[in-house]
Amino acid sequence: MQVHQTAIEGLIELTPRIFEDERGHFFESYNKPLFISLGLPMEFVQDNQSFSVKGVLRGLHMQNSPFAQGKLVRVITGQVLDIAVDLRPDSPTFGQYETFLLDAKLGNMAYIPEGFAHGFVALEDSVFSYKCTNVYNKASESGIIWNDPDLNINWGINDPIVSEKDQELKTLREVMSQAVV
Ligand SMILES: Cc1cn([C@H]2C[C@H](O)[C@@H](COP(=O)(O)OP(=O)(O)O[C@H]3O[C@@H](C)C(=O)[C@@H](O)[C@H]3O)O2)c(=O)[nH]c1=O
Repeated sequence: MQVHQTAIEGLIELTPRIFEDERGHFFESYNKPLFISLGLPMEFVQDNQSFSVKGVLRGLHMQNSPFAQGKLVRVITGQVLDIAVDLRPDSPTFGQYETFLLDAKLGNMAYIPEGFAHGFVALEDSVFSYKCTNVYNKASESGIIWNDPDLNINWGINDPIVSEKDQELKTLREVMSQAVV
């Protein structure tokens, strides 16, 4: 497994070794001892899978404490542009984001720690799969609008398909001003 630490502390890309033979291929998609050796959380309690047609954008999502989630994300078929925004209040990279081109053919994954808003856009019809360190809790759901003018994320696509719920998300500025009041 190749491990790439991004410019944002704790945000990591993992690329597995793929073994190919006449039957097809094999790779390890999760290895607990490796996570322990990297100092990453290794206890995942929920696995999720979604399918998105090309052009769908999901995000930017997070859950608030005490239901904050770390996520190990990857694509099973297709390709997505995955985005993680650092919203950890004490982080020197607060408000910065990282982009991952997740591709089923590479099997590459991103580990997104607690305290990040996360989203992706499907560049092809894609099955997205992820492990979470905490369970789903509707009341703890939070998020930031995908086209937040301050974050100014380059999604690489015009007019994505966005759910009504996600279209109603607030900007980071609005969320932060509400938190202060
Ligand atoms: C996320 C989630 C949703 N649901 C339900 C709620 C809803 O009726 C339906 C669809 O939910 P959503 O529209 O929120 O699904 P989706 O937009 O795919 O939400 C996901 O987006 C990506 C970007 C993330 O980072 C994830 O953590 C998660 O928030 O599934 C669960 O039952 N359990 C879950 O863990």
